[in-house]
Amino acid sequence: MKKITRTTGLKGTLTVPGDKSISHRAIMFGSLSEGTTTIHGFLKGADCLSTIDCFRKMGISIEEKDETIYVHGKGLHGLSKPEETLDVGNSGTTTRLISGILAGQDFDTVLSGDASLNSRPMGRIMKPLSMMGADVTSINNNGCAPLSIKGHTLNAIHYDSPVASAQVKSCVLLAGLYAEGKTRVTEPALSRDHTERMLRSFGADIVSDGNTCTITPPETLHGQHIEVPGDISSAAFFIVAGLITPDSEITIKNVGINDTRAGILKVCQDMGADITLLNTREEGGEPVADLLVKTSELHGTVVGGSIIPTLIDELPVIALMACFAKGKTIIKDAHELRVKESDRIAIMTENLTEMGADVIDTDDGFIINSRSEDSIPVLHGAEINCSMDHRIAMTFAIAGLNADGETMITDSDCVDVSYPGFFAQLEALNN
Ligand SMILES: O=C(O)C1=C[C@@H](OP(=O)(O)O)[C@@H](O)[C@H](O)C1
Ligand SMILES: C=C(OP(=O)(O)O)C(=O)O
Repeated sequence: MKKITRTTGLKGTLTVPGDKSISHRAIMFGSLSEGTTTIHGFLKGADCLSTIDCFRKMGISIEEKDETIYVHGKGLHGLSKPEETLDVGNSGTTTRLISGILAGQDFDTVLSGDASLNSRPMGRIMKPLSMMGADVTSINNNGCAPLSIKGHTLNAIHYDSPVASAQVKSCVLLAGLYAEGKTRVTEPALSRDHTERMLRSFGADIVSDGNTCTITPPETLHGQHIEVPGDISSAAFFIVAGLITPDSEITIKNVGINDTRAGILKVCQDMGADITLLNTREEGGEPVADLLVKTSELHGTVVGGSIIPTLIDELPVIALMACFAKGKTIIKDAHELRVKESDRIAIMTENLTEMGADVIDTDDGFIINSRSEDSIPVLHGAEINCSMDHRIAMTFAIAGLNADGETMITDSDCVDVSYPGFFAQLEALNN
């Protein structure tokens, strides 16, 4: 449980932890490579530790020395059958990406996670994997994990995905490493492209053309050094904190600003935010910058269409930001928010309403009005039930800094899923 009270003047410089999506992939692709992969800036959040645990259980040696992770890969066919169920914890990324890898092995596995994970939809990967000839079943026959995956020979497909999801795309591409022929995925809008970028750097032949991506199975992958940039999804909480908390100025260093992830920066710009990108550079095949964020007078906007996959995990904190913007904000086309660690549309609406915000939930988003003429909403503290969802807990920590009275966040430890050290960094800026 954390207690948060109103503040002003957040000041300082911070570095957010490594990108979660990139950290997962570095462990996975390193495990499937010849030679050792070294990872600097790896996110030691619970989700990425679940990925490490799964690969260790399949015989991969993964060690940490002086803040560097060493993955001693055994090649595309070097994994061994785990003796027990693979525990994917709270991590959808681990579950969906690893399923593509496991479908092409010559052994059988069972994957299971926590209550939240085991209620998230897995039909979206079971369908394309079975089209490839894989044998993946939902043990409780409800389209969710636990999943039983029986290793099988796979055939290539062209999968037209109904959903813009990097987890689905990556699952199919990873199964494509083991399929006969070229595997192709088309998605309705471009989702994050870390799999394509990183697999290419490990030596895979991947061609991207608009929203279609094609993999030709390689003979081998080769271990690499991966520099993990700071996670923009974690930076998002401090971006919004800096913008809505009066008299603030925050520098967030080393943030990944890959176009397929940086939609929040476009939305902030549309809302009139004062954010300056400093020291823009490329590190480890990913664009990176330092962000200088200053308190701003924001106005409402419309967020929808193809930008949604580029800011999907940031939508809870964007919804909070909209409560502090003059006029109306509409967030639409974000039905995916309903199948994350929690139903993020329902839980955001419930908790923001509890704090006095003017929010209406729609099937695929929110309609948010600022409460007062001068756009300073009169939010008041409340007890926030975040349903063990890390992004909801962090969003309401930022809300609490801008609300009267006390905001109590129960189950606040769940922030460790993606951002261990979040509350300590927030406190440091608040002194
Ligand atoms: O591929 C990834 O690393 C992720 C993809 C997104 O999920 P979807 O693919 O379900 O949109 C995102 O929400 C998740 O936090 C990480
Ligand atoms: C949705 C998320 O992660 P995952 O799908 O990997 O559980 C998230 O981190 O917000």
